[in-house]
Amino acid sequence: MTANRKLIAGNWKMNGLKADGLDLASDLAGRLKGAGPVAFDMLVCPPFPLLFLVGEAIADSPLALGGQDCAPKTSGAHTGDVAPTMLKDAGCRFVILGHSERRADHGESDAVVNAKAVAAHKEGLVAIICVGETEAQRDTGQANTVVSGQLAGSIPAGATAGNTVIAYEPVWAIGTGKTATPDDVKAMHAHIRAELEGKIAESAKVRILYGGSVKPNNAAELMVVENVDGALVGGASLKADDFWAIATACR
Ligand SMILES: O=C(CO)COP(=O)(O)O
Repeated sequence: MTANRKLIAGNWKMNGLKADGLDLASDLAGRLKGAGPVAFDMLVCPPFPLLFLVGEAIADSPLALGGQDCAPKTSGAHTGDVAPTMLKDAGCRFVILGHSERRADHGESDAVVNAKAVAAHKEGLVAIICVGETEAQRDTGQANTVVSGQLAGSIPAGATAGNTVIAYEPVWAIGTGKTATPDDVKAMHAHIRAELEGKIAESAKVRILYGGSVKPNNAAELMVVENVDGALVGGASLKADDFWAIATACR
């Protein structure tokens, strides 16, 4: 099987004001432009208020822009929501959906994530659909079943290798400094790959990212694991040096 091109995605979460957000994105865009051919695609997902500014700052670089969520509708009376059309307008090509923090903080179900992915696809956005088990679920041997259920419920009809990316983010590894071992990651990514077969055409080409305490010191060992097609990075994506070190660990 030919390896998929890696995607290194930075999820800034609820971090970053105008000045530091612009500095971070411009710094990364500059490094990417100056680097020549690289073995990865790079993406930053800033908070909504920074999207237009960051989008303008990186417009002439290969650095891609994404949102951290979107509404399942195109427009209308939905106070506080942001439509996929608006993300597109700001220069986004990607949107993260169903992050465990959204599932926990906002009660997002698989059905909601599915509807959001449909809306995102309609606008031509690539949906990065997040799945992952809690520590209790892993400890009781339910990790595979939980992830299978999330995939079955969250991936919409019409998903393709071109418009959908899966991010496996074990909840217990997010922001905790605990990382899944390469063996755990290998097993879960193989499980996800098998689950995608039959659900998505050309399933081998769907990029499956790992997320959860990815840092410069563990990126190299994680990025060589079979079926790991990149990383979804939280904390370490807020420092240009760290995020760049993670990306350049890809071969
Ligand atoms: O949730 C994550 C990315 O979406 C991972 O966050 P950390 O890299 O901070 O663990």
